[in-house]
Amino acid sequence: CVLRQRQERSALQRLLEYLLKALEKKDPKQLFAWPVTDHIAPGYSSIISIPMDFSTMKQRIDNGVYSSLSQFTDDFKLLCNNAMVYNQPHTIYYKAAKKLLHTGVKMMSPDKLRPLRSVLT
Ligand SMILES: CC(=O)c1cc(-c2ccccn2)c2ncccn12
Repeated sequence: CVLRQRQERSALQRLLEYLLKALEKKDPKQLFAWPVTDHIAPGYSSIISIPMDFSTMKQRIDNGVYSSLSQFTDDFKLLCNNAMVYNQPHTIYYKAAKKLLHTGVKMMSPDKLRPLRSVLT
């Protein structure tokens, strides 16, 4: 079999890998690590039309699906909003998603990313 050559990663892929790791650190209970199943969340697939989780975002980075930072942040916001749609406000999932959303948006703001430009390009 042909060994899968270690593909060169683009500057964007390196930036997104860095951001994803930082976001995953904000989810120590790994509530957002994997796709939510109807088994653990009854009726989830009929309530949430476009599911998203960190493992899917990792796959999209590795497969070169994201061609901009905003596509990555859109998936991150989707991940958080899904949890705030399916779960009631008093639940740990809703509260964790709300906190994660605010932290993530702040972390990926232009003034926070500008200093990274040099080290990641
Ligand atoms: C993200 C989310 O909505 C979620 C993650 C989980 C979850 C995540 C890891 C282990 C167990 N449950 C969950 N369980 C019930 C209802 C909703 N959720």
